[in-house]
Amino acid sequence: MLLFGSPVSTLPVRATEHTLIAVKPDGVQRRLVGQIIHRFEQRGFKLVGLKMMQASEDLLSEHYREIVKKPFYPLVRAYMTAGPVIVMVWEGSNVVQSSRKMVGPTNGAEAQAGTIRGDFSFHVGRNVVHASDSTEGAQREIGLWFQENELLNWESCDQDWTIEANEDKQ
Ligand SMILES: Nc1ncnc2c1ncn2[C@@H]1O[C@@H]2COP(=O)(O)O[C@H]2[C@H]1O
Repeated sequence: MLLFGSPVSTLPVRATEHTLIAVKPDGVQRRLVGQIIHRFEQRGFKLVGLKMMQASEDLLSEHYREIVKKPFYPLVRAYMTAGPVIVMVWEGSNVVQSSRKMVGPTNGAEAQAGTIRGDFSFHVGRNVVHASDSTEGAQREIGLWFQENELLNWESCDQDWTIEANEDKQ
């Protein structure tokens, strides 16, 4: 059955944007990994990279280069090295901004119910998840956490049902 009447005859043009999402050590310890992945999957974004790792202090000081001199940074470093993290790269149209909205503001106490932080956290120092804040930031962070050969370019069978083929013509 063809839901939209006629088949797509040309190769669809798809916007490819990527973002880095990390489940922080508290999210791993609290067994929230599955629920967090589920939210990005059900939104329709495509997972192109995923691994569990123990973050090193060097990697973190690069990742957090904007806050490395802040007085609270030693707490961030201790938190982020206290256990394994899950790092992921998600692909999709506008995925950076959409993910930030799904994650919610830094401080879970200010996050709306329905966001990841609003549902799973209430303290700024245990905010469960990281999401890149810009497309440039995402590129930089993906380069820090992943090797090129750890990211897979694959065709998902639901692509025609999550993104309109000719979105560039609108
Ligand atoms: N007072 C604070 N202000 C901002 N960030 C903080 C503070 N204390 C801890 N953090 C952490 O620093 C992190 C910076 O990146 P995130 O936005 O992912 O999440 C932030 C918090 O986990």
